[in-house]
Amino acid sequence: MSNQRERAQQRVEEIAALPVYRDRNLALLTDLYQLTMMYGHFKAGRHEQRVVFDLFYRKNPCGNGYVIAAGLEQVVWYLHQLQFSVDDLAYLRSLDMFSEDFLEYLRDFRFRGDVYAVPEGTVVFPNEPLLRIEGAIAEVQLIESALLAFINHQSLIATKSRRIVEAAQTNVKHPGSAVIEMGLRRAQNADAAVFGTRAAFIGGCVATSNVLAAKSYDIPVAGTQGHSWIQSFPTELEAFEAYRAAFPENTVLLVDTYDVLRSGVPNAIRVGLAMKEAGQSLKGIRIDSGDLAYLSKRSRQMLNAAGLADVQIIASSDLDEYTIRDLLTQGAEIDSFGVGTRLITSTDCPALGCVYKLVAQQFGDRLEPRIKISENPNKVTNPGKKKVLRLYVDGAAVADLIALADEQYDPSEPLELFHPIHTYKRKVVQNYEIEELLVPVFIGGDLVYELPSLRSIQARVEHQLSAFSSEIRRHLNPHEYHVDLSQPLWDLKQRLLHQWRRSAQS
Ligand SMILES: Nc1ncnc2c1ncn2[C@@H]1O[C@H](COP(=O)(O)OP(=O)(O)OP(=O)(O)O)[C@@H](O)[C@H]1O
Ligand SMILES: O=P(O)(O)OC[C@H]1O[C@H](OP(=O)(O)OP(=O)(O)O)[C@H](O)[C@@H]1O
Ligand SMILES: O=C(O)c1cccnc1
Repeated sequence: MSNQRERAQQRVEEIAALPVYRDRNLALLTDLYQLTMMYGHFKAGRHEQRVVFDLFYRKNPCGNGYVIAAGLEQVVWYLHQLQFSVDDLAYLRSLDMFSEDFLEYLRDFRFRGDVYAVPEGTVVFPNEPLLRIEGAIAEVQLIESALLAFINHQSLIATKSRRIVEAAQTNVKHPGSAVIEMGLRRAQNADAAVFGTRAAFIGGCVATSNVLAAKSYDIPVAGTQGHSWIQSFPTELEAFEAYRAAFPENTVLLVDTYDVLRSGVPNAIRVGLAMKEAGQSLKGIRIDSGDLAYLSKRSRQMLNAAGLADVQIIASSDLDEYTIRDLLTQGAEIDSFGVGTRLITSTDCPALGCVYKLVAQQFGDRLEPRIKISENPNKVTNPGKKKVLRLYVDGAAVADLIALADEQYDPSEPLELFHPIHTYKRKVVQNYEIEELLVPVFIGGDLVYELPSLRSIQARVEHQLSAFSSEIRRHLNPHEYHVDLSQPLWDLKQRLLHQWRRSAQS
């Protein structure tokens, strides 16, 4: 085994030991029709036929101009461990749908295909393959549903998180304004909370209240206190003092249980001054309801007037990128934001629509392109085994090119790009650099990709985004980034469309 494969293997074993993965078997996390299709292929003796599938989405979510790819770690873990247990096979037998020879085949089932994928944290666009999977049709078909679930969920939350974090970054009064993820209680259950927190960190959140996610992924953990803490003491002041006594180094006080300006902030000031006298410092207050702009401004004035200008103000209360921007345009005095529900569930855009399509199939020793035709021209697939090239000029991303896998480009030669629908729209790029977005992850079922740390994925997002113009990055009506088809791919697509038209007419 090469060093790289060894390191990749060691790393996936580390990941597999995390509480979110340990002792889990997800072989049956599939739609029944994947199993019935597998069975049909098996019975027809064609289950080993080699095919290529692409996983891609067609429309950016949340009105954004791009998606941040996430979820590959979960894909790698899943393919690495994929195996039917004795129990799984007994269940499938009990359905009375499958023959014993097929169940026997499932008993020895392992993923033996090739996977190429964009690394997590990559900025991606509609129609670009985020994963390309090649292997025996039965294997590649079984894994569709789980792969889509992992990539759709985490890419969506990473993208939503990025929007929220960028809204917070427009804070001119408090540059460096951070977002803390607090969504566990509102997530669509435990996996969505942990993997959602992971994705939120990829998008740029700085910390989380979710302890399991923090431990699993080495994310800074943070928190204040709930209203129940305050309510459980005879008075708000006693609650604040008790919290300070327990956490003198990290005292953040929740000030909205009774009345922010008449009770919460005055009591926090009492505690803050006492701490100052004792050589300690009150770290912050949290406002969780009411008019956050008005209350934060008034609180800031009161704290400053008391000589507590260093005490930070944290706001929470059903926040998202829109409310955060609006609060900041109202001059809110907020240092950081706690965001739960609308981040972890991506409330206003709750699903990303990645699909998984057959693009090539082996006949004899020839890999033949396959196309899916649709009434809707946007839904006609790009056929063939492909790669995605990002073209940079002077460090700026100028276009992506979806090309056939065996095409070669010489960046010292000018390259003419054209719009895949409005083909008269053309531009020539010169002196460009190429980044090939799809990297090998599994080859013949062997893991060859060393999973990166979450922090390096978060850093990749920053680095990737810095290559895109503000027009593409903006949140409202962003420019459409150029994603073009290479001439050979475009020609192939047209040829297949014409072939289909001729055969449909005859
Ligand atoms: N100044 C502001 N401008 C715009 N939106 C605001 C402002 N202040 C708060 N909001 C938002 O308005 C909504 C307020 O919701 P709502 O009135 O239901 O609850 P609340 O004030 O938090 O009270 P409670 O939590 O007790 O129900 C939240 O989404 C909050 O983020
Ligand atoms: O508003 P979100 O963006 O979803 O952020 C998380 C919310 O969860 C908590 O409220 P909750 O009323 O559940 O509990 P609490 O009594 O501890 O505030 C917290 O105070 C936030 O308001
Ligand atoms: O620590 C907090 O302030 C917190 C944690 C979870 C949900 N809401 C708030």
